[in-house]
Amino acid sequence: MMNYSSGAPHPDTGEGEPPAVRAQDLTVVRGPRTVLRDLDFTVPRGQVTGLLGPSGCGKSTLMRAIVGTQAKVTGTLDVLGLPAGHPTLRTRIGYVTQAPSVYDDLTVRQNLDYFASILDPGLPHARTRSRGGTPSAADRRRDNVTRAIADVDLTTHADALAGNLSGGQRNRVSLAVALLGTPELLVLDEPTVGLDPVLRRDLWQLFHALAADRGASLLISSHVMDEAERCHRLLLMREGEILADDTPDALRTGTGSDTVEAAFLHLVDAAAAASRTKETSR
Ligand SMILES: Nc1ncnc2c1ncn2[C@@H]1O[C@H](COP(=O)(O)OP(=O)(O)OP(=O)(O)O)[C@@H](O)[C@H]1O
Repeated sequence: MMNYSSGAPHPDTGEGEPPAVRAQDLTVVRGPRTVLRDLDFTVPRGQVTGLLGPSGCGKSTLMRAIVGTQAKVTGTLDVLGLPAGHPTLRTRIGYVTQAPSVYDDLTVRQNLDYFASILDPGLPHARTRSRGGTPSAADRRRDNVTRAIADVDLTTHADALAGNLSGGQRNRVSLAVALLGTPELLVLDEPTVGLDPVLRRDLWQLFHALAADRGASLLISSHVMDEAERCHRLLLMREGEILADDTPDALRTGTGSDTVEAAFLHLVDAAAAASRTKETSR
């Protein structure tokens, strides 16, 4: 299958800090199937990269490999310059799965407090702000929790039980947990599924603000092609392979398409034609 590129320089091909993610010959086997095959790509720092492709193409598997929770991964997969799964990456990556991982019998704030205390346990006796103005662990945690709840627009629901929230609100509690440690890389698996258009717009604004203001790198999966238009860069996947790794503009221009969706379909057809030609020439 072709791996489309406009030939425009990739933002991470220069010198300096390593990209957020770099994969070479990345292959993942699940059960009897090779789910990802020989992937080569990079995810740049400080940008929003969309991981787009139809259901079942391997997006979640790729994300699991990046955060280090996927077995049977071969090839090279470096994250923030370290091998995926390296213990020091745990606090540097925020990961939100498709299934919200929150405790239903705790309030939003209690959920966040719980995860904050795991991330930043501090010292048991350091409960008050020190005289020098350096925040104690408890102050830091409270500030981080309040900020993360505000980031996902749940301040008015901070004291509601998570079990009483809607599906979209519970997703946002999971996202708030991922934002607690101000991670350098955020890996978000379909974070906008089930959200209304206003919330979807607000979340995309938050994603861009995280990249622009905090320098975070974001890898966001979706199978909704209009979300592709909101990304700085795109990885377009199909059947376990990367069809394209480029900017939305370059994809549209390079394929003579008006939308990323049309560009994707163009690339799918081109790949199918190339594989038919290969078959008949055997
Ligand atoms: N535990 C498993 N064992 C074997 N195969 C699996 C397992 N989980 C997923 N797969 C297969 O791996 C492939 C990729 O699945 P994955 O969940 O990564 O796709 P996806 O693109 O994230 O799909 P969706 O958008 O529907 O979430 C699918 O064909 C799926 O059937």
